[in-house]
Amino acid sequence: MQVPTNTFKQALAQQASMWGCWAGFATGYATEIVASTGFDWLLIDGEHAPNTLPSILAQLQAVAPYSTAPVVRSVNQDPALIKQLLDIGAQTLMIPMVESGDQAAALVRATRYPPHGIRGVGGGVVRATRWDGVDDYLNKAHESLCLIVQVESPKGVDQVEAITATEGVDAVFIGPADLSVGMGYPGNPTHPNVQRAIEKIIRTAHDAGKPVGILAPVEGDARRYQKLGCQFIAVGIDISLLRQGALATIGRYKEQPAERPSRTY
Ligand SMILES: O=C(O)C(=O)C[C@H](O)[C@@H](O)CO
Repeated sequence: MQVPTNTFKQALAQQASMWGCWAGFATGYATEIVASTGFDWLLIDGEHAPNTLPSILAQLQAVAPYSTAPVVRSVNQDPALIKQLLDIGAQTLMIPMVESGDQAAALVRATRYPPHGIRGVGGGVVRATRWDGVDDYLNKAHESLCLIVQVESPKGVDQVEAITATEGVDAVFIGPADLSVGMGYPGNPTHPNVQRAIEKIIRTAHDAGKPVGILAPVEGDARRYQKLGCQFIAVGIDISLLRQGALATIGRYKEQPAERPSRTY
């Protein structure tokens, strides 16, 4: 068998616009529901959702029959964790808080076998190789892997040229919540200074030929970022969708104090 096609990477290369959903419930059951609804991609959040390696694996297995492409976000930049995520079959990784070209290069190495990197060989023990059923996985794996680095801090914005120029970085994802907090505007990603930083990231990534994604659950923000050239935008968060739906439903029957609208996600 061949290495499974990474449809997310393929769509990026075709410059297709992709709408995504954050999956934060950390269960295969909930993430499968998201995958069944038509989003082009979904983010299995290993950074902030209560995920473990087995729960991420269960979600990858649950969404495999659907056309929604899974992206897995790691909690940190540890190459040992990256190895495990790749071994369970994650093909597209999002890595938080990348702040230098050196960090970006180290992440690329973590995804590559020697001599191009430091990834250890899982061989027949791991799902990535379909337990050794994939032909020539060791030489072909990198073709199907997609590395997304998050730029979401003032330092990352300063270093965005070096980060986006790094060979092997496939795409950049902007974290507006962390960026706005880091810049001193907590809960206000639409502050003009934050927006200027976001535009700088988009421009610089495009100059380097790298596609850009962003989280934008507010529709007006998502449409604006699309016009600015963002190619993959997470326009929903499953947890928020449930909560908003629940509030709206109970609100039709009981009077409750209105909640302050939030952009902090
Ligand atoms: O900084 C951001 O924005 C992100 O990276 C997303 C957040 O981690 C999170 O708030 C998504 O719910």
